[in-house]
Amino acid sequence: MGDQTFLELRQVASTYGATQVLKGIDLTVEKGEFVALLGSSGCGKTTLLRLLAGFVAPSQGTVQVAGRDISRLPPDRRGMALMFQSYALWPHMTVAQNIGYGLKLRKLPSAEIGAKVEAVQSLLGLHGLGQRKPSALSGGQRQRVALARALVIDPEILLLDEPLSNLDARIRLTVRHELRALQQRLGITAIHVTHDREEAMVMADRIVILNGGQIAQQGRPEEVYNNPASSFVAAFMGAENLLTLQAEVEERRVRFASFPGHRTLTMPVPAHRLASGMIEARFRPEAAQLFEAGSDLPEDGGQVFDGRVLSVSYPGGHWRHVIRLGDKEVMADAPRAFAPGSDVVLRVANENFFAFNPAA
Ligand SMILES: Nc1ncnc2c1ncn2[C@@H]1O[C@H](COP(=O)(O)OP(=O)(O)OP(=O)(O)O)[C@@H](O)[C@H]1O
Repeated sequence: MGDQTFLELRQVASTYGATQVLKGIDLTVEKGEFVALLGSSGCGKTTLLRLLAGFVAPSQGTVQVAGRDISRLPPDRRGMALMFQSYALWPHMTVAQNIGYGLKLRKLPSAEIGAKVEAVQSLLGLHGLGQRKPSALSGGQRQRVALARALVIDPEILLLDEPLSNLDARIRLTVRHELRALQQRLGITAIHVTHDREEAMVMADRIVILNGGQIAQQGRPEEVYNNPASSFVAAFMGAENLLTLQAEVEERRVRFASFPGHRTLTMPVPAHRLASGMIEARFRPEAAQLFEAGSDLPEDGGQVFDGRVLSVSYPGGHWRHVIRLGDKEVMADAPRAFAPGSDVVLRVANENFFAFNPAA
């Protein structure tokens, strides 16, 4: 990063009364980068965004843009635009008036406001809708008006607070791509808050996962997905199947103590630190392979368990099974259905079997 750094947070903390919501956040963002802040409810995502926008002051630490400390600047002098989940369009104003509102507050001449509003309307495919009221628009169009209102002030940084969560699932998929394409075309730096993993994965250059007001991990979507740094991140990235195993960590191998039905008792040590003792092993339903009991398995290693099918359903594209392994239940996907009650063998490749010591 280094020279490219545009936005930089150093040791940023934030408190509401006695509650510390953000704890020592260090984050650098490059110009033109799209960063998604991902985390479960209450982890501090919105607080971090509001702090960047200037609505919340840090209790500690600094925020810099292009090398300048903006920690104490008011919101309207930060070159940032914030777009909310609820679009908060003025119902009594037309589309054009809504879009131009920020420029009017900045006391721009009305001819200039008109030209800028016109330009951003055509950029966002809102041409011809300028005189309508928000109530006469579809959800997707309203969302674009809110985006137009954010972009018309030429922000250097666009802050997005779950802007797509009020849209229905189909429109949301289209708008994701539109928003990403526009952000890339304009070269605008964007920070996007979401709790939707897939949305973060498809839109962002980099994902920052927050947990309890701290950064749990950050990296390109595929890095975080394939190499989660902790059990929390693995679970958050979809590896929700959890087995608790006892293991001895040797120089090159992890040696598992026996777990009912677990046939493979070793795996190579992972790249991250792992200590002997209790291990949380996580894997995704789609990382599991199912075989009929007694069938020959591929000879390429991986973790192999004997299990029994408890139920099967068809969510689309594959069959999803609930499988009993020892005293645990896990989910496993397969291209065909295995009947409830049948004995199966479940295999997970070692690289998809994420092992961690439980968080202290
Ligand atoms: N004005 C406030 N006063 C006191 N506590 C607050 C205030 N705003 C937020 N909090 C608390 O701070 C924590 C973080 O809130 P924040 O809104 O940043 O979370 P979030 O990650 O955006 O969650 P969500 O996904 O549910 O919006 C929560 O525990 C919340 O209850």
